[in-house]
Amino acid sequence: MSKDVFKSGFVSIVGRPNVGKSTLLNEVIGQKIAIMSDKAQTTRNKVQGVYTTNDSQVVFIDTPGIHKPKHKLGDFMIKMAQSSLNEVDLILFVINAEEGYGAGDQYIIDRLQNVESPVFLVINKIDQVHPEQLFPMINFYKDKYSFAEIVPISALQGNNVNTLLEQVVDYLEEGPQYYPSDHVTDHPERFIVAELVREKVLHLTREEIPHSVTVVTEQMIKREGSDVIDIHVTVVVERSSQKGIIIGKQGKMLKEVGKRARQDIEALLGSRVFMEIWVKVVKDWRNKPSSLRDYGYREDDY
Ligand SMILES: Nc1nc2c(ncn2[C@@H]2O[C@H](COP(=O)(O)OP(=O)(O)OP(=O)(O)O)[C@@H](O)[C@H]2O)c(=O)[nH]1
Repeated sequence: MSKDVFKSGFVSIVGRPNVGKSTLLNEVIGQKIAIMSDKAQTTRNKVQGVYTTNDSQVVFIDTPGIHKPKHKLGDFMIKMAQSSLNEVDLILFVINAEEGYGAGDQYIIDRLQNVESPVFLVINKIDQVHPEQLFPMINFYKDKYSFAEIVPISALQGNNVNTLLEQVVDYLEEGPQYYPSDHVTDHPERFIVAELVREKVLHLTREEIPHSVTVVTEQMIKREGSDVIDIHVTVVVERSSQKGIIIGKQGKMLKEVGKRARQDIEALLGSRVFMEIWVKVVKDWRNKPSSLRDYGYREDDY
């Protein structure tokens, strides 16, 4: 394959508690998101981590609903979990090589039955078992579901994790780099900041603009030695004519958006804010449901 093809996609890691999902994610993304491991699964399709190389970007997103809930799951939630699974490009179903097949695994396999995206079975903690134990396990799982790939790894020791990543990228299609290379995860404030900017754009524009706009907070960094927070936001539109409208004559419209958003954001964060807003044209961003959601389009949230 030619090296100039950039591949990207959205991947969900599912599995019973304690199988090593967070360890795997941390191993893939690096130390920077270690604090994410104790976060509650409250947000739908939250970005857990972004893995970027020169020719690919894998966005790991959280898919609540697939993890067996403690309360009774209503039809609606099941449907939602199902649809969010269909919106990712690939699913990693992680199991613990040390543990036998359980009700939790069955629950997840049931949820995967109508999923069209490829599903990898990731057998984790292979450092704890004899290689010979793997073959019967693989055969057992092969009968349970038609996995696209079965990859044994040790997330803790990093064994075979690179191979897993290579295989993931193999399955992804050509696509854009959704996030800047230094973006490894989301903080809730990032979403709110983006929403505030989007709100101002909606207030100040008309007609076809509102539905064609999405906003991404690229960077939020506290300036060293001062109380200023530097924020870099990108407003994404579908066509260059829309870009022109949002920038306005001599940048007037964008200035106004920035001014109004900054006031709200300063109140939200309790800090002074220095904000840079860029406008970018991404053709067809609305056609990919997963990118849609990650760009902050919330109409279908539940
Ligand atoms: N020996 C061994 N232990 C591992 C491996 N991967 C994870 N662990 C350990 O398994 C435990 C659970 O790992 P987590 O990454 O927190 O598991 P999780 O699936 O994210 O758990 P939940 O957040 O509860 O869903 C931790 O003590 C890890 O150190 C591995 O490859 N080998």
